[in-house]
Order: sequence, then C-alpha cells, then structure tokens
Amino acid sequence: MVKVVVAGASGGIGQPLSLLMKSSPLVSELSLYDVVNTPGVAADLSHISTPAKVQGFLPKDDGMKKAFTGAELVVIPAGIPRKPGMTRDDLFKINAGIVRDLIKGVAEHCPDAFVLVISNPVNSTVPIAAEVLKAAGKFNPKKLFGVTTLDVVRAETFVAEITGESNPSKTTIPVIGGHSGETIVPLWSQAKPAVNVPEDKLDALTNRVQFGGDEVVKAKDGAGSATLSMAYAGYRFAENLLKAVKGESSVSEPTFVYLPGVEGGDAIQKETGCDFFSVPVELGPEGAKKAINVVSSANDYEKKLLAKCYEGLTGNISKGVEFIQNPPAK
Ligand SMILES: NC(=O)c1ccc[n+]([C@@H]2O[C@H](COP(=O)([O-])OP(=O)(O)OC[C@H]3O[C@@H](n4cnc5c(N)ncnc54)[C@H](O)[C@@H]3O)[C@@H](O)[C@H]2O)c1
Ligand SMILES: O=C(O)C[C@H](O)C(=O)O
Repeated sequence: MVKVVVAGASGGIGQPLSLLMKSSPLVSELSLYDVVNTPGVAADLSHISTPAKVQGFLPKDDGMKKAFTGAELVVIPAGIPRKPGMTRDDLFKINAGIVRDLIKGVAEHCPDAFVLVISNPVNSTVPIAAEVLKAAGKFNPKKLFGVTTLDVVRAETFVAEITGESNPSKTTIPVIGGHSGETIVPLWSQAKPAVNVPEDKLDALTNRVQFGGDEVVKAKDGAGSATLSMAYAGYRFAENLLKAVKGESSVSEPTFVYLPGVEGGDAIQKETGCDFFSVPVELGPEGAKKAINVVSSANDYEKKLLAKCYEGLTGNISKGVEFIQNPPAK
C-alpha cells in the first residue's frame, strides 16, 4: 500500500485525478497539496468508501513537508494551462518556477518517491525536475517520468475512429518524442495489432494526435485545456507504475525519461541526439526498467516526423536545463 501525493490537487486535472487515485485499491494514503482549496477537495473525497485515507494541505503550517513526507509517488499537475493562441512554451515563465519549487520539496521531504510530471511544457519541466534533483544529489532517473500518456490515449482513440475498433485501448501505439506539436510522433507502423491507415488519411490522423491539445483548448474557448482526459491518462500511467512496483510484469507505457539513466536509453540517445525522450518504457519494482528502442525501426514517413521532433525537442530540453543551471536574474 502506497502514499500518493497530488501536487496541484485543486485544479482542473488535480480534482478528477485525485478522485481516480482515491478509487485505486493500491493507494493507502492520498495527500492533496495545492496553494488553494485542498481542505475542501480532501473533505469531499474523504467520504468515498475506498481504503485510501485523504488529507488536504496548503503551504501554510509546513503543509508541503506534511504532505510530502513518506510519499512513494508524487504526481504533479500544478501550474497554469493554455488559453487559445498560446503554445505550451508560453507557460514556461510561470510553470518552470512552480515545478522547480515542488521538486525542491520532493528532494527535501520524499527523495525516494517516483515523480510524475504533468505540468507543461513537459519537454522543459522534466529537465528542470532532473536538474533540481541532481543539484540536491537525489536524482534517480529510473524514478522521474514526464507523463505523455495522453498522446497515446489520443492515438488509440483517433485511429479507432478510422479502423472501427470498438475498444480503442486494445491497440498499442507507441507515441514517442516529446509532448508538444511536432515533437509528438505516433509510430503507426508499430501498432499492435497492426492498423491499416489509408494513405490519404495518414497526415490528418498524425496531425490530430500532434495537435489534439489545441483541439481541446479551442473547444474550451478560454476555460483551459484538457483536464478530464488528462486525469484519465495520468491515472492510467500511475496505476501501471504502481502495479509494476508491486511486481506485475510486462507493464510498459511510453513516457518522457532521461535516456542515459535508463537501461537501453544510451542507444536511443545516440540515435536521437536528445537526452530526454518519450519511448515505451518497461516498468518494474524500481521504476523505469528498460527503454525500448522503437526509433530505429521507424519507417520513412515516421523518420521525417522524427527529424522535425529532434529539432524542436533539443531546444525545449536545453531551455529547462538552463533555467536551473543559469537561473534568470530576479
Ligand atoms: N502532460 C500533459 O499531457 C498535460 C495535459 C493537460 C494539461 N497539462 C498541464 O497541466 C497543468 C495543469 O492544468 P490544469 O488544467 O489542471 O490547470 P488548473 O489551473 O486548473 O490547475 C492547476 C492547479 O495548480 C495549482 N498550483 C499553482 N501553483 C502551485 C504550487 N506552487 N503548488 C501547488 N499547486 C499549485 C493551482 O492552484 C491549481 O489548482 C498545466 O500546466 C497544463 O498545461 C499537461
Ligand atoms: O494542450 C495543452 O496545453 C494541454 C495538454 O498538453 C494536452 O495535450 O492536452
């Protein structure tokens, strides 16, 4: 049984994600941390008749320390979401500092916890988290994950609209790279079972996965970005990780990891030129067990997408690293 923290628990993602975590039989303690409203969210969830004990914490009265101490899993959906016309990179100014400070809390109060970063821009916030943990001497690359599961969920859903598969999540599709626009690369050629996407539908399908976030931002018309589908995706990844930690084998999901720190990652790092990259990762009791190299078997269409991905992703990664190594003047 596991103590889980949701940091940003009162937000659009945080609330439904906390609800799903409260429903998990694998969670014994659910600690809700946010700068606002956690007492109310915790009181509400605490009436649900599942085993997890729920508590809410605010920054006052040493709330972060109380929330984080003893946690084995910290999920971070804290930070501002996009409005129409914004890129994920436009969120960097505010969210970089939020993630930095929460990770400092992790390093101080629960350095051995698995950390799942949802806050955007993921391509930069995960490198920020790694740098903060490195500086504190607490970085374990097997335990730091950028959550890119929503891209996988979208790929499963959108391709099923073409193939007619009635249960979309039955198809496994590696969606790799990063988590924004052209850095998101679905590898349709490696779907299992194989999918047959007519050539005249391939560009539109790929584009829809790459820009699925924009579709929701536009539809919400100023009220934020994906929250419910993200809560589902975050829960799916967290639950898979908890199952693997408990010893269940053959659990793997694409996730954004520090390649040189994960078995099998070096070869992918050499091929992509990216230190951080989302690839299917086999999960185990220690976290990331093995990065699976799906890059080398990409077809020519996918190789062209990958070339664009590398271009954008390396800049996003450097921006995150730089933010910690050479902090902006206050
Ligand atoms: N990885 C993904 O696939 C994915 C998908 C959707 C959204 N996101 C990102 O997730 C983030 C949250 O989105 P949302 O729609 O839930 O936003 P939201 O504004 O509804 O909620 C964010 C929450 O974070 C809290 N918060 C702010 N600063 C904090 C701090 N220092 N400590 C703790 N909590 C803090 C806020 O009070 C708020 O409750 C955004 O950055 C968004 O872009 C990522
Ligand atoms: O699009 C966004 O800004 C939120 C999220 O990253 C998404 O993919 O839905």
